[in-house]
Amino acid sequence: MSVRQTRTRIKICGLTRAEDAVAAVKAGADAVGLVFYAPSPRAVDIETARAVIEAVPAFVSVTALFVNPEPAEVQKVLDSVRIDLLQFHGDEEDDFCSQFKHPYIKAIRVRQASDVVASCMRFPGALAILLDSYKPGVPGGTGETFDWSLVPDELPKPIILAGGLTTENLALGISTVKPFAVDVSGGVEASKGIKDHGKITEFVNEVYRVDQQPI
Ligand SMILES: O=C(O)c1ccccc1NCC(=O)[C@H](O)[C@H](O)COP(=O)(O)O
Repeated sequence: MSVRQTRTRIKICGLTRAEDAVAAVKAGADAVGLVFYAPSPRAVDIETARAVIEAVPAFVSVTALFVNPEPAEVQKVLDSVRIDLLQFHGDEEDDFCSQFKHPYIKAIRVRQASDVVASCMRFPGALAILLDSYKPGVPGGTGETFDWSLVPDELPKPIILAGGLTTENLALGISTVKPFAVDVSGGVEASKGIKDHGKITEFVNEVYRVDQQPI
């Protein structure tokens, strides 16, 4: 019997409270995400981010998420708090994302298979490509899945699967896409920006369970 060779990494996104970061770390999350996009109900300012990040120890990555930001906005966050990874979730191009000389992830909202392959080529500087659901007028955090069959098997960049993941659909998502990592926000919440600690633990444990299944 063969099982997955690498553990599926886990990012819990849209944190607004230090206690939710403590719960995510305790459950075993590999990364936490902070949303610096003001229209989001999960948006944080720098002082809130600072309080959340103080609860995140070494070896757990802090991701700062932006949507078509002004460069100065990104630089101010980088200069103010510990950010391990930038995540660009808008229409940014590789040169924009790379200008900060900081590791970054590029999010793509998937409508067709060619979106995925093209994105891996368009963002040579990206550490990974985050595949999210497309919903007109909603840049992210939709709570909806996309058609996972659109994701080709072999891609030149590590893939982070996002968009409507829950403990209930996780096994199918991982077995279909075989991502390097999974990303969840709404699926582990009590309300927008307020995480449900039990749901976080159940989500992480389900990833562990799926990873142990024969492939
Ligand atoms: O989470 C948001 O509110 C958000 C708003 C605008 C751009 C991106 C946003 N989130 C980005 C993420 O990485 C989410 O975790 C991802 O979209 C999945 O969200 P969900 O479908 O709720 O699990």
